[in-house]
Amino acid sequence: AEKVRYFKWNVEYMYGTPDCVEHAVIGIDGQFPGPTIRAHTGDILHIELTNKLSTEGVVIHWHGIRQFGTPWADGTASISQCAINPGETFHYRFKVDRPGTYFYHGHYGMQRSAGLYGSLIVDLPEGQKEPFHYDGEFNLLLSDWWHKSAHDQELGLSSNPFRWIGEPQSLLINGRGQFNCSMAAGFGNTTLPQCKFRGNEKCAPQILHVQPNKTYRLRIASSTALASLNLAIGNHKLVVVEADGNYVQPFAVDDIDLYSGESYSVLITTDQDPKKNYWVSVGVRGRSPKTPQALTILNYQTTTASKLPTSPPPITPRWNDYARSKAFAEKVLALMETPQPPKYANRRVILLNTQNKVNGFTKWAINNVSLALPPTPYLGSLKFGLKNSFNQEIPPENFSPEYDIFNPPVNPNSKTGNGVYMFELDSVVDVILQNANALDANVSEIHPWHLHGHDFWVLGYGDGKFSPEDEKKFNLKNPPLKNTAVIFPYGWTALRFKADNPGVWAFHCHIEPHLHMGMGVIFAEGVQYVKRIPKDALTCGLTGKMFLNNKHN
Ligand SMILES: O=C1O[C@H]([C@@H](O)CO)C(O)=C1O
Repeated sequence: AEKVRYFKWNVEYMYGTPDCVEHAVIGIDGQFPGPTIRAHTGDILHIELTNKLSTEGVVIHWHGIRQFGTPWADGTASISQCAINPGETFHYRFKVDRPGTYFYHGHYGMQRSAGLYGSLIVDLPEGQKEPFHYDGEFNLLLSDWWHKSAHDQELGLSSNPFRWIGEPQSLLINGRGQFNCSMAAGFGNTTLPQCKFRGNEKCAPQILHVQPNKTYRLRIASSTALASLNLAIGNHKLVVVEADGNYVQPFAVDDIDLYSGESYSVLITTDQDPKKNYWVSVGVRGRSPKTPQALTILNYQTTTASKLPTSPPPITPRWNDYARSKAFAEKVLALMETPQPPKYANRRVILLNTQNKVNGFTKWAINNVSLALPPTPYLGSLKFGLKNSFNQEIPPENFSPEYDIFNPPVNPNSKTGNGVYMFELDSVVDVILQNANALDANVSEIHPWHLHGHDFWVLGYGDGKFSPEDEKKFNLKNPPLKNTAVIFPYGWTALRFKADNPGVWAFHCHIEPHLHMGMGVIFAEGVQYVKRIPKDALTCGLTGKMFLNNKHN
């Protein structure tokens, strides 16, 4: 039977000490990170969300949940709904139709960076078993943390001259990090003093207590604003079994890469010396790291939890060893029963990612258009045919074949825009994400792209400029189904998805400052079939005015 799980949440600023330094954080009902939601496949989640931030709007996106039939509950400001005003309440009501490791986070301004996130775990329907065995599980939500407020970060990004947010001060595991001290001070690679926790401090690491000779499932998700991460556990192999809510062909590794917006489940077997403890380490990859590793301890309960491991924490692989990153990404393949992609696509969209200038402001652009979100949510604009609420010009499907992806743009000037890529309902779409050089010479960055409302098959990764010949190398046999996939520096990534979910969906770089700088596009399909959009989702902009006029008619 369909079960409704009901939550009544207040979103508010509060003082916290995420990395032992006091700072304002966005919490939910006094908790940071927000409460973990745990549900069964097929349940309805009903979150009655009240905005207690006194001077700013809020929305929450349920990352990885496809929102079939409820596109207004996707939680994207200006896209699926109006931001919820201070004091107002919005009801998110949607079905979780697939088991997996997910999370939720703010999707307005830089509120993810301010700490608005939490875990969302969906279990199999009652009585069903996973295709792998485990005796216990842990849930690790990873994030990055700045001592500069999200508002200050946003101001810097929107200023001329541009001020970049810089690298995070700390990495957090379940909202806990240590800025002033190190868990591994005795091991040489830090000048910080040893952390001395009694255990009840809000920034003390959450110790993972295990029994010897058991198997544990670690559910790991990254809601970082910026950092690409690598997680390792000393002396223990990680067997990857799930990615972004889909089962994968199990494979064993010493460490996993995790880009913002991704989630993985890994199995570990506690088959090491039970008289010792082991490090769990999380470090930065993909950008020159200036942030210490996040650390916690895997504690065999046959020994005391306060005993430090005997060897140093695992070393995070070199940040720019992209060959290694690609090798990991290419190991992620679908488990046998996963649906295969359609053999052909009806349409191919090629999206060039460039860093640009718009009137002197630093931006990111897709095919030379930097996304500027309109005040009226697209879902309402398209449903009610409000043609003045955004730019009706169809955004470009491609870029000039002469564009040199290996060098800074010859003409860095770009424009803002907010047009929509419209897909025929149920058509098959290929997206080729093409990376390029940024504004500075010899710089091309990692960008993890996240699609709302769908999973996509990752058909392949390639170096350099995509050519139609590369299509022959697409993996149509066992490509993984994911909702987030990375483009490597100077490379391309090919994705395929079925536009089978009526609604309007964001597709964007999951690095929050990059989205803020325009690195995203809007996809829409079958909006005429969307029925009964709650008015509360659209009481702003031109839809708000429309409701007012209708009332007086
Ligand atoms: O968007 C970005 O801006 C900076 C840099 O390119 C300019 O300061 C950076 O590292 C980004 O990822």
